[in-house]
Amino acid sequence: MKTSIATVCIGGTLEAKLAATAAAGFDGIEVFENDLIGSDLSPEDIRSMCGDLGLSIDLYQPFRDFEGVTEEQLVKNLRRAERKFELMHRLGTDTILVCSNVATATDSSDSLAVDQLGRLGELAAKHEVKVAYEALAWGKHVSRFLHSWRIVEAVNHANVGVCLDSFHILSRGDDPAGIAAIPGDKIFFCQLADAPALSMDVLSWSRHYRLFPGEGAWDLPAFVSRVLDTGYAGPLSLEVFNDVFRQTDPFVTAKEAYRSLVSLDESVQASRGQALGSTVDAAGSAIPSAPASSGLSFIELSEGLSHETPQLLNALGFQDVGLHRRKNVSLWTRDGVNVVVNHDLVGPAAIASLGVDVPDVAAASQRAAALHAEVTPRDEAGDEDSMAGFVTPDGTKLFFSADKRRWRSEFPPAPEGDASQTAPTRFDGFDHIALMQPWQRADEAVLFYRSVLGLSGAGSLDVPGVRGLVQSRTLESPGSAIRLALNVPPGEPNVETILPVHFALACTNLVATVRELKAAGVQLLPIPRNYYDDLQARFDLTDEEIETYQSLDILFDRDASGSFLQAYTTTGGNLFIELVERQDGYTGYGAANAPVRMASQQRRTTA
Ligand SMILES: O=C(O)c1ccc(O)c(O)c1
Ligand SMILES: [Mg+2]
Repeated sequence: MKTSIATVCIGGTLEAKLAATAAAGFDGIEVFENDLIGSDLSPEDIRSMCGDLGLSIDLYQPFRDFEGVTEEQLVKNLRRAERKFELMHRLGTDTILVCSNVATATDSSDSLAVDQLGRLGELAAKHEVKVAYEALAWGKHVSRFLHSWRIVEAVNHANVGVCLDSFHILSRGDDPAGIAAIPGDKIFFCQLADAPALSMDVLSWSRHYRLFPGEGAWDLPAFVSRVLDTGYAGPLSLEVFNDVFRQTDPFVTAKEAYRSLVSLDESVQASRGQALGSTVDAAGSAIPSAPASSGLSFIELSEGLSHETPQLLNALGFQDVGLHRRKNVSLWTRDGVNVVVNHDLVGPAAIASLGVDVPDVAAASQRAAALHAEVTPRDEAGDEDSMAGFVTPDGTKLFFSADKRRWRSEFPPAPEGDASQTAPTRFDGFDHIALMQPWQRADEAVLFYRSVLGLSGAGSLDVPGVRGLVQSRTLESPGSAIRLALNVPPGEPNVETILPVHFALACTNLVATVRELKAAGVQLLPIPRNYYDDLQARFDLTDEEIETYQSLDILFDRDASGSFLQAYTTTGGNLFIELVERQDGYTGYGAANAPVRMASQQRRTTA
């Protein structure tokens, strides 16, 4: 796969864009006209700079509002095109993208567009360049890819082909299966973008909200597969207009972009079941597949401003087994569930890291590095477990480890045997970890967890909170050993807001567990009577069940996948812990209950 990216995707000066693109490992670029016009580099400078960086210039774009115009306008348009063809020679690129007319077309007939694009083809042939005609989703007369193909087919000129852009095709709801109608050698270019599922006008959606493949809601592997089926062998190029990415450090965005393409390539190969050779990184080395993780062997939290982390763990029956032999962190454990409390991390409670059990640390680490994950070394000495550490876009660290016993032995042994092994109140591991996302990095985080850890899912849900909608995207590993809920809080958090932090423990029997906790004097988040009246209206639960749940402050949900029970500790500082029981393979997260939980938490903080 030849990789390319439009300069419009990333921020900074043109020099910075080029340097960042090359550093990330791309093979080529699309020069976006505004980036060239606004640069003081000459086309020859740009060409030689790209040459030095090992980047090819695969496309010059866009050329706007060419076809369907009056003869007088066409003469002007051809003159304008000729200037651009000359410029392309100076740049050293042979393909120009011509988008369907959005403004100046006065005639909707295909025959006129065919005739005029044919004349452009003649001029292009004279200048030895190629024209890739792209249907913009908001084109005045041509807005669908099959329409652009019918025109190009009728033009029947060697120098005129189509450009397929996943955004324009998928945003209009067109079936990519239709691409099969186009011979591969008439597809002159292929642009890729993902997008969130939004209902808005296609122009705004395209100009502000495009995402890199793997970040949004679309099936890009299926799209690319259709394109490759035609025999297309040109670059797969990212064209992502996104306000946030353009305001981010170009080196960060370029790496994210590259990660999206490598991961896409991997999915395409998997979906085609073809041994096209395994996916390789920029240096040509094979990238190991996503680790088959058996789950989180620990999570690490800061202590919190007033020791709320140890207090809550204590309330839930975790034992403090003591300090690490060398570090100021202590291990709390119950039923084999491990939480490390870091006493050196100051400030509000936070989930600092996730310990990910993997079968092969070297392979998981090689994959993360190939996907440009930022390395963070673990503080290790002597014979301590050697973990590989990486920082995620939301700041949480991942530590890959293959042998729980090794790092466990760095802490004192548990003071007494694990008595609750078979008790009905046993914890069954972490159900999920909620990770608060800075909104600027949330899309990148989805791609990161999908690609580096091989998680899937990430359908987006807006959960009504007290201060607005929380955008929540959940991801899980195959077999659900790891579940993450990535939550973007509403609005711009102000400096005084300390966001709540939580994780959820899986229970084998939540009713028994909550009874045990209440008997031990643990306070759970109170749930109002109105909630239980509503529950009775929505589900056919018996009076007895409702009574039990109400007396224990347990929330309930049921959908086609199964039933779900959940309860929450009260919040200490900014930390609370959720307890859940999944019945019959329930796959959700009780989203319908989240507003009730948030309202109750809000009442307690303002009371
Ligand atoms: O938004 C636009 O104008 C625009 C320009 C060029 C493209 O390739 C495209 O997909 C959109
Ligand atoms: Mg495009």
